[in-house]
Amino acid sequence: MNSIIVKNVSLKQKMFALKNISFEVERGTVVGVIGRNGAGKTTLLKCLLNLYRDMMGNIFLLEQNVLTQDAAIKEQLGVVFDEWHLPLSLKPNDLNKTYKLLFPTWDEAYYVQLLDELNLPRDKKVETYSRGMRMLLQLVLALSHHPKMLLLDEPTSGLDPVMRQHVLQLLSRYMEDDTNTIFFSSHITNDLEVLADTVLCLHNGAMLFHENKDTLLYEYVIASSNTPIDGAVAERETALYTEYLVPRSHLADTMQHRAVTLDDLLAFFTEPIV
Ligand SMILES: Nc1ncnc2c1ncn2[C@@H]1O[C@H](COP(=O)(O)OP(=O)(O)OP(=O)(O)O)[C@@H](O)[C@H]1O
Repeated sequence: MNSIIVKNVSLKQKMFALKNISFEVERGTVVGVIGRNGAGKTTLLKCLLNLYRDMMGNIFLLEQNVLTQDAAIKEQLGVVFDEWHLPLSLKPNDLNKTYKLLFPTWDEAYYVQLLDELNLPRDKKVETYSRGMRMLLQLVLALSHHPKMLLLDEPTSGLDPVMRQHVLQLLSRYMEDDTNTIFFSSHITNDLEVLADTVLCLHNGAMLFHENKDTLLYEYVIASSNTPIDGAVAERETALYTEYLVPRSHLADTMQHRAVTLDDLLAFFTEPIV
């Protein structure tokens, strides 16, 4: 069953456009969204949240149309933006009272447990929190009403490596319920390599691919050579030699090669071919 269906979504803004995006995400999976700065990751996430009046196309979340069932969907979503959007004068204790009114499924005990687990003080104003702590607080708020889907815009940015591990563990724990879904954009592709089942790549507002992560990382290798390689799908210059993105099926026994990473794929597919 699909928990996200995006059909022919386009959006025209003054300086930017999302171009005819279509993809589907199976319930119980994590989709990692990659793309260079300005590729449209946040814009696509805002489309899922039905934040643009002039969006063309159709989006279904949890089998409901975002255009007509906005409120019902939002009760089942947990969202983390890349910046803190609420008043900085609030304390987690104040947010508890507000969220209790907003979400019938708000779980105060779980909220307090997560705050304590992540060492987030409950009675301090958010303005005293660091950027990383604000990100963690957003995630705790997103998780504490037990949503069926998380939409996360760079949730690990600004976190130290230990905190990032905590967040990845929290997200893994959330995915133990195989009816949950995560849509997760990140520049820290290592996090996506750990967590994502599928990878969606955006470039200049268009979708380049949405593929199973393991297939992607298996399907290609990086070979280095001073002479062109038959079957290579892309190439880039390094200081010493040329690197080629080669389908594993075209790999010769004698070819020097290494495993591909999501960073490699992003660079190969979004840099102009030399
Ligand atoms: N508030 C805004 N007003 C005008 N243009 C905007 C605004 N926010 C984003 N844009 C433009 O929309 C385009 C897509 O931005 P978006 O934030 O979706 O990209 P992104 O992939 O999330 O980027 P990043 O990785 O840098 O966060 C960019 O070219 C940006 O210039």
